[in-house]
Amino acid sequence: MDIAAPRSPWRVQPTETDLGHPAPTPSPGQPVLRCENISRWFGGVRALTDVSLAVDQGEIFGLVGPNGSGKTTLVNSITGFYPPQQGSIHFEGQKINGVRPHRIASLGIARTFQNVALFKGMSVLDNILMGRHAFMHPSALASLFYWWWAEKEEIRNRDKVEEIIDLLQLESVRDEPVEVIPLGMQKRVELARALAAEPRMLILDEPMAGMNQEEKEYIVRFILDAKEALNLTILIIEHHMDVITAICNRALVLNNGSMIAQGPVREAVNHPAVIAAYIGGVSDAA
Ligand SMILES: Nc1ncnc2c1ncn2[C@@H]1O[C@H](COP(=O)(O)OP(=O)(O)OP(=O)(O)O)[C@@H](O)[C@H]1O
Repeated sequence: MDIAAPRSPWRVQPTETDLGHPAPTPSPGQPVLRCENISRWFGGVRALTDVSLAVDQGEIFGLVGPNGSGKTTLVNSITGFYPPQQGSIHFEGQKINGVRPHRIASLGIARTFQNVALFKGMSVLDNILMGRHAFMHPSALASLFYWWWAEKEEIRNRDKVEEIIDLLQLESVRDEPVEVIPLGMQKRVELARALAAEPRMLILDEPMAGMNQEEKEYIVRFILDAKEALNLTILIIEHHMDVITAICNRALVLNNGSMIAQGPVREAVNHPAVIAAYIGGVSDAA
């Protein structure tokens, strides 16, 4: 056994069988995520039709559209929850269609959910530690023989979580049960849990839903700080158009599961087809 570089039984390694060898990390400006002609339907409901996008390394890419236009379905396709029936998805050059969600997470894609999905009854700290689950898979036998390694891993997990708590300024609520803290903070804990997985790509599904103006400004600041500090590429679904135009480089607009505009963010959201789609629909421009 190589003592200098022991094989950790807890770290999930991408296998070569279905995913090929780990691809080199793309340089800035190169696509990290590429979706080509994605279609997904649920019975007779066509949620996505021929949707394509490419998210470049280091950019913030906005995904917008009226309610029911297919945004969450697209994110669920990328993250493996609802694999597309047609089309292909590549992350860092590797095809990830049909790969299960936990494997996709271990490849470097983390997400937050539209509705707060935290573990009630657990503290803020423990909820964030859950984000480290991909790094903690001890079997009983492995624990017995690798206890010293487990201890090292435990320290590393805790250190990483402390770093994230510091970055997102959650120190004051770290020991609180997560359900007693305000919604804005709960959303921040969700972001922290996603960051604890050390992703290279972060997918945020309406991170500002239900927030007041002050909370919105806070979370935007934290997202931008995290992106800088952790060198992230971000795909964000958001109904607040002021946020989308302020922080995104480019955007894709969906309507009824189809693409109606894509490009530099201001061009995309001001496209006549987008304005037409929003009339009488989403009015949350604040
Ligand atoms: N699990 C499912 N079963 C059946 N239909 C679904 C399912 N998930 C999504 N849909 C349908 O697919 C379409 C797209 O829904 P989706 O949630 O992706 O839209 P959205 O743009 O994220 O909407 P919102 O902004 O309201 O979250 C809708 O017609 C929705 O009812």
